[in-house]
Amino acid sequence: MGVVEFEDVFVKYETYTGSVLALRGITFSLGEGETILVVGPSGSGKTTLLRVILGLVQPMHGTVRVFGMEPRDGKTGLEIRRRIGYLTQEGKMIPELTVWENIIFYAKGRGRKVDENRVRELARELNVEAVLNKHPNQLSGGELKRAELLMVLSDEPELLLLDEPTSMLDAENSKVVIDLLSTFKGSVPMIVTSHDPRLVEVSNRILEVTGGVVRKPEGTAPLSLKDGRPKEDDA
Ligand SMILES: Nc1ncnc2c1ncn2[C@@H]1O[C@H](COP(=O)(O)OP(=O)(O)OP(=O)(O)O)[C@@H](O)[C@H]1O
Repeated sequence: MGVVEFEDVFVKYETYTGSVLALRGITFSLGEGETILVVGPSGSGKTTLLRVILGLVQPMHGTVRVFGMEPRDGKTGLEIRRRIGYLTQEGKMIPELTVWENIIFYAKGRGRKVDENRVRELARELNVEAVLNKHPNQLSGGELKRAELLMVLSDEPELLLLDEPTSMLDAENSKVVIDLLSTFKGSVPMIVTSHDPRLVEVSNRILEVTGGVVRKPEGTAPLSLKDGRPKEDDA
């Protein structure tokens, strides 16, 4: 059994101007200790795929299992979210709290504990030790991104969903993040969405999503990217 299993998943959003079919028959599974890099153009359904795993969006068709459970009802969704570290594109720190207070509050809300020494070690590795006592609005975009990642990693989640973890970061800090994520590779399963080809380093497989569809069948996804796109000879 995979940590995450999708079988023919369709997602439709209803809007005032009509409906959008964001996922159209997605099938894949994420095994223990595996990292999948999800690539694809803007609007292709990458974030939606993460939100389905979290139970924040319900499929109109198909089956989803996360840790063997279906994230359908509220209680199961909560249990699943408690076990997942989710890095959002927009961030979720509370402005009135410092970074450190956010980390404690976040873990408490999930009924999980924080090992202070471990958090300080991660903060050092992410180069954000100096901002722990600052408020989110006192940080640069890159510092905030790394602080958000620190919060998500701080209570030792069983699955990581990272939406664009290197966006807003310069080359040096992208490397800091990629090096840190490499240390989790193999021990914590991850799904990472990105346009950044350097994230291939932390992934075992690539899922290319285009218009809500996986471009290549599961198992044959290319393992390398060139200019953010799969290499031609792999495609
Ligand atoms: N809450 C929503 N209501 C209506 N439509 C939505 C909603 N969220 C996403 N969509 C639409 O669903 C499609 C997939 O969006 P999604 O955010 O999953 O794409 P993405 O691949 O993550 O994009 P990006 O790379 O820009 O973050 C897009 O057409 C988007 O406009």
